[in-house]
Amino acid sequence: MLIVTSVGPEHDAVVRGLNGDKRFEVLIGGVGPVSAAASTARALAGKSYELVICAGIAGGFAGQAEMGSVIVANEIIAADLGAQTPDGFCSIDELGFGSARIAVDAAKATRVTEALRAAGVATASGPVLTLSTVTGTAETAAELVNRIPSAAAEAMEGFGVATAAKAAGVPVLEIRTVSNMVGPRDRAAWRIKEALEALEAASTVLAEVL
Ligand SMILES: O=C(O)c1cccc(C(=O)CC[C@H]2O[C@@H](n3cnc4c(=O)[nH]cnc43)[C@H](O)[C@@H]2O)c1
Repeated sequence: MLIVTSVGPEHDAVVRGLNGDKRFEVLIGGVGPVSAAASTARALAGKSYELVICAGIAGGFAGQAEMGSVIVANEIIAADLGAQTPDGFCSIDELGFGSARIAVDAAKATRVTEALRAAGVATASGPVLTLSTVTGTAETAAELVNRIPSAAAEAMEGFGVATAAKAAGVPVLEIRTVSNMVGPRDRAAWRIKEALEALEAASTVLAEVL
């Protein structure tokens, strides 16, 4: 199994949580969907994997995700892939150029969610949005919620990792831990250390359940 993180601290947290389980390889794929897609595609071209997991920290949507909790994606959505129009955002699905949504391996996502909850870890399931730009205003957060009311979290890599996995015919999961709430930018309020600790704990459960 291949786990794709974006930066070193996420990689290190996942590796600590896996406790040396050799069934997993953990990659630093870079920040943003393009780097993540390229890194994942390169890894998948060199070796076959049974599952790809995008893992890292994320912003949580109020009412759907709590700080420090784990989000298991039930769908991966490229939320800024489309066109702005005078009538609002138009996704590539509506434009007729493909789809901004990629399905996860639903059975494995359910198994991981249930195992995390059984281990006492606060866990929610919902769509995880991929954006190239971190949301930093209440207006943008509200616009995203208006378009995708069940959105649980946003991050920057899931759709890139999932696109590469889909092209290689490999199932995908996205697992995130919440370091900040989506909304007005307040970097001082980000709880990265706590989110990385939650990522480590979630990775231990992953190794137990997969
Ligand atoms: O301080 C910033 O604004 C900032 C901009 C880009 C990247 C970061 C990171 O900390 C990189 C790690 C990783 O974090 C994910 N992440 C965490 N919270 C959010 C969010 O609210 N919206 C989108 N992405 C988020 C993302 O996947 C980065 O790769 C900090």
